[in-house]
Amino acid sequence: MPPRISVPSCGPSTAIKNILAIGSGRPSIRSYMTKPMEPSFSKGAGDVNALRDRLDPLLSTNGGRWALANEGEALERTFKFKTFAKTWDFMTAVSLQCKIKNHHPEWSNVFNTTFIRWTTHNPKGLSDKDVDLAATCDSLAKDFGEVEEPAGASCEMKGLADRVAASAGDCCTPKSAKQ
Ligand SMILES: C[C@H](O)[C@H](O)[C@H]1CNC2=NC(N)=NC(=O)C2=N1
Repeated sequence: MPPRISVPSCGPSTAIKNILAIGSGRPSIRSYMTKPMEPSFSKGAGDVNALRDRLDPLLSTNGGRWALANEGEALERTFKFKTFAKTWDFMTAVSLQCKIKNHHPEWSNVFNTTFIRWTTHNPKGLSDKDVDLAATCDSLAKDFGEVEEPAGASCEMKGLADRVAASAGDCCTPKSAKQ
């Protein structure tokens, strides 16, 4: 199986940067043939093999719509709908699932596009809740009439979620551990 070129959705791709490195004496051919990112499951994620079986169909490398991010500790994807109202209804439906599962996304919304990142903050990594809620998002997106597949998450949408995640309060360290 030829190694896959990883092309991040934001900024110059690794492949371009390394091709530009040719002639600089740096090992470029081998370095741009990078192996795909592997999931990094959080401690206590249970049966990792079973979780991996539930995760794989969701990944864009297997025909799904989600991409691994943050060194495999997160799943992220963009959703687009016909109107702001449908987008908001979708986010409302997702938020109800968050309440039920007690698990919160890192997400951003501009008009009819919503970027969602699922990652577990404590313990850090990808958990069963992230995988299950990603699958739930796919199902809800169908219910609310998701439109064409946007070409990867835009830098702006990811950046918005990153800035909010960085400035948000600590949602996830149990109170007892904070004392
Ligand atoms: C105490 C409460 O169960 C925890 O804070 C939950 C809440 N929601 C959460 N959401 C996410 N994404 N990660 C967490 O670690 C997490 N922890």
